[in-house]
Amino acid sequence: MAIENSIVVPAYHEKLNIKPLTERLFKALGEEGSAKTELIFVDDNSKDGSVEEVEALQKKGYNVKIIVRTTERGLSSAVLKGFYESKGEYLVCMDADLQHPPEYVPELLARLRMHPFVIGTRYAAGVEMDKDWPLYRRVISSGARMMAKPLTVASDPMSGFFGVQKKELAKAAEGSINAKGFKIALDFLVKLPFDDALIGEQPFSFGVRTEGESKLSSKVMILYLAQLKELYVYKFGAQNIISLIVIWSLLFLFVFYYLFF
Ligand SMILES: Nc1nc2c(ncn2[C@@H]2O[C@H](COP(=O)(O)OP(=O)(O)O[C@H]3O[C@H](CO)[C@@H](O)[C@H](O)[C@@H]3O)[C@@H](O)[C@H]2O)c(=O)[nH]1
Repeated sequence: MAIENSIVVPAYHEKLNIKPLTERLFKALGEEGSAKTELIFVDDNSKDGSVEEVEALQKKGYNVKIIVRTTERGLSSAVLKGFYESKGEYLVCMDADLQHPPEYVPELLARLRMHPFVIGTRYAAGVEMDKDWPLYRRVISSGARMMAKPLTVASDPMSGFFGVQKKELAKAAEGSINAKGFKIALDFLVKLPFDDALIGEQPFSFGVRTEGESKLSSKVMILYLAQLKELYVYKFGAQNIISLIVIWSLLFLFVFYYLFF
């Protein structure tokens, strides 16, 4: 059966999550879904045995592969690499750490057949919001989300769980997608030429990371601010003084919260 769906997972030092993610994903997809789905890990040369872990899963018959990059690092560029090397028309990005529970993937894929872009959202009725996150992490997340609000109608533009149709990706101008930092979905939301009204949303409850560590760092936060500035200028124009005032006021609030709470 031809591959229709490609699930791309940026992974850095995620050996312990690879097996449970693969098993849970293909179980959730069922026999028919699994036959038309490939799973691609994009790893930045982790020295923790991730490659061997994927090879063991291949031997068990799972359609899973691992792309190892040796000269580049970064979540967003890893996702782009996986998308460009994928076979499917329906592309999904999710974290390795099971915070994006694989059981939501079949529903997201179904929505992706009706929408050019589907964002996994934690801001929907009945969804439990990041209940295990420490306060500082929630503050950073809310501040970052607030700053992106004027850019998109999506309720959770910070989400790393999303799907996009490959034909939409092909419409992006060469080199226009920011491959730095963590927030590639936000770039797609602002720069891919589909109507906001066509964006689909997939509610999901954030899972808990039990293995490995988050790679969020102050460098990632700075890259996010640089990305926001670029997107504001892209969307509203460099002369739009109001957008610059908004972004710098929000930046001030963000730094203030981060430092004092
Ligand atoms: N290849 C590669 N993968 C990376 C890199 N940095 C992080 N990753 C992978 O990207 C995924 C997300 O990284 P985490 O470090 O687990 O992210 P987080 O801090 O928990 O952030 C989460 O919350 C955000 C929402 O606020 C999400 O945007 C983000 O995707 C993630 O879910 C994980 O699978 C991780 O291994 C990198 O440099 N290279």
